[in-house]
Amino acid sequence: MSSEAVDTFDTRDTRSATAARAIDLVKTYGSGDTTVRALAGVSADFARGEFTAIMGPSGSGKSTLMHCLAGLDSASSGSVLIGDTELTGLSDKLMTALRRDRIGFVFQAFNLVPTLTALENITLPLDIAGRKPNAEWLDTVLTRLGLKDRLTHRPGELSGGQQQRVACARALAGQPEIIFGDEPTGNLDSRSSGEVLSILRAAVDEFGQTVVIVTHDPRAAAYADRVVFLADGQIVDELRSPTADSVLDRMKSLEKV
Ligand SMILES: Nc1ncnc2c1ncn2[C@@H]1O[C@H](COP(=O)(O)OP(=O)(O)OP(=O)(O)O)[C@@H](O)[C@H]1O
Repeated sequence: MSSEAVDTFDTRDTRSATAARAIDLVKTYGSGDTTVRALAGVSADFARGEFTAIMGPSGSGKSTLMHCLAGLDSASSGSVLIGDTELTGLSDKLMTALRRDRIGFVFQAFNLVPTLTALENITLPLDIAGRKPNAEWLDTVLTRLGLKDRLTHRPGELSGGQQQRVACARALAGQPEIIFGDEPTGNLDSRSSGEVLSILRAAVDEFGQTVVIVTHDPRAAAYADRVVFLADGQIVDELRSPTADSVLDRMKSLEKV
């Protein structure tokens, strides 16, 4: 393989109906008496063009699962596939290219570059990849997220909610196959939350992208097609076509177990 081939990732694979798949994922932290089993054998499929919310009590392994799925952390055993690409064993360069070209991230710590403007932050991943954003889609994202009059501001000049929306726009701009959000509305008021969730919904409905988010909020989960419930590092339940009430009921019944 030529060195050029090693750092490109043009196998954007849309054949598989599954956008992401976890197979018997185990993740332990520490060793001996202090071992924590964050994931205790999680297997789950995330269908292409579907919006999934992951819920569960604090410490149940939600963020760990999300980080393993997104290639930001490696599992102790088991495997993760993005499309048909198995992440285990990918070289660092290929993993970087896969994250850059095929995955979007919206995490609570926004990871914006402080010296760049909002717009520069939003287009940074595309600029690095040498790609141009779809102008119409970018305009839609910026308008729906209410960012058009904030584009020349630097992150330090934006509120927490505005920074979160910039991070969301950055994840959406390149229309990646799959978008992972770890509490993407965690710091937002209800109006901004609604804007972020609606645009994630639109990414699925209008562009066939796949969205997976972690949330504690039943109202946020109600935007999803499916809710997966984790407890003690295992998937314990699943709900299709959720409403805020049905999610709340299911959470209450899980707490009683
Ligand atoms: N780097 C780490 N080192 C040691 N233990 C960790 C580490 N990261 C997570 N854990 C432990 O793994 C378990 C699962 O953590 P995780 O953050 O995935 O849970 P979570 O469901 O996302 O929780 P929350 O809702 O509170 O964010 C917890 O017991 C946590 O303390």
